Amino acid sequence: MYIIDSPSNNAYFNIATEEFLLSRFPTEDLFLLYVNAPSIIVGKFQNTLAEINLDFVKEKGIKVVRRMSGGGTVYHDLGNLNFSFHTVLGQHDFMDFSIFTEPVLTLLNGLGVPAVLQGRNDLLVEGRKFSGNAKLARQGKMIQHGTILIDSEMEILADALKVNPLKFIDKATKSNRSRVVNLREYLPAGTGTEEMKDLLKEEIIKNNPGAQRYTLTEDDVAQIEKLVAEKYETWDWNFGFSPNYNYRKAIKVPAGFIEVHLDVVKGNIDKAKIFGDFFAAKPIEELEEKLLGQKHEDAEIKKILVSEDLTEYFGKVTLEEIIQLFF
Ligand SMILES: Nc1ncnc2c1ncn2[C@@H]1O[C@H](COP(=O)(O)OC(=O)CCCC[C@@H]2CCSS2)[C@@H](O)[C@H]1O
Repeated sequence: MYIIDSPSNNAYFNIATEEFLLSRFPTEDLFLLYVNAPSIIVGKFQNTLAEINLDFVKEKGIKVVRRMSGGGTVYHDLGNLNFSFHTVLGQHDFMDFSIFTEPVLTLLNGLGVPAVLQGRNDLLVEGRKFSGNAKLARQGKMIQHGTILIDSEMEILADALKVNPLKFIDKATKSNRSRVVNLREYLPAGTGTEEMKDLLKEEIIKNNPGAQRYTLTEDDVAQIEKLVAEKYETWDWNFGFSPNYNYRKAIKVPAGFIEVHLDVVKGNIDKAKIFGDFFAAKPIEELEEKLLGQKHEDAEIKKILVSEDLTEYFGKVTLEEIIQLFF
């Protein structure tokens, strides 16, 4: 078994590393550890826009990354440690999460933290969640990975994941929102993500006597960076890959009430309808037409809106108000 400590705090890089290790790396048994700078990691089958607070995320420069495993959306920052087990498929019951959460629980219990596995894939302490876990299988291999909240910014976590559930209608996987907790409240003073990383490595070495440390080579890093550029930092993967959805939102402006309905297919607007009791000098169908085939993405929608005299459609409105209508 190889133990790999990621050299990067970049979420695009670390999520790409998981795919690289699964698809292009010869060794099957691996234990990877990484810590990401502020980021939101969305499950493979989720509707990204429905899971994140877009305005807040943009304002704070939080990265949004879709991962390969299923499940819900989590927030990462430098106070959250991620661990990832890679192995061949078929050695364990794929539905059972407990095999790979066991070392974490043993370590924490040994430190006096009353942590337990609850349900299928959450680790809790006194009823509050500090670890979410997910899995994936591909090409005869599997990954099970999880988070460990140690000292994260809980207010930012909550704000970044705060959404209006009424805007989207879709069949995407929904997140299971829970009460969360930082382990800092329970750990001996001075135990941060770095210390926890070392303790976890020791625990893994104890259980796997042949385990060796492996440092990603320049060639590994180059391949990972290629995956980042081609996939993990693209809008097409992080947002456009979302299952098709219907979007609706209404706003009240001085000119009246405006409501938009969109059908979004593979990230692109397939149908657009705008209703309301506003005064329109120009038929609203002209604006609807211009939206068709465009990405449901802020820069793209903004480009269309700035090229129009919006007051001709809506009466007294601002560009900002109309942009708000679309997200
Ligand atoms: N970092 C972190 N750790 C634990 N729980 C979290 C975290 N961030 C948010 N949450 C809570 O979990 C729910 C979502 O729970 P839900 O069960 O829907 O999703 C998960 O747990 C997915 C875990 C994915 C783990 C991967 C491992 C490496 S890359 S990401 C969210 O609404 C919050 O209430």
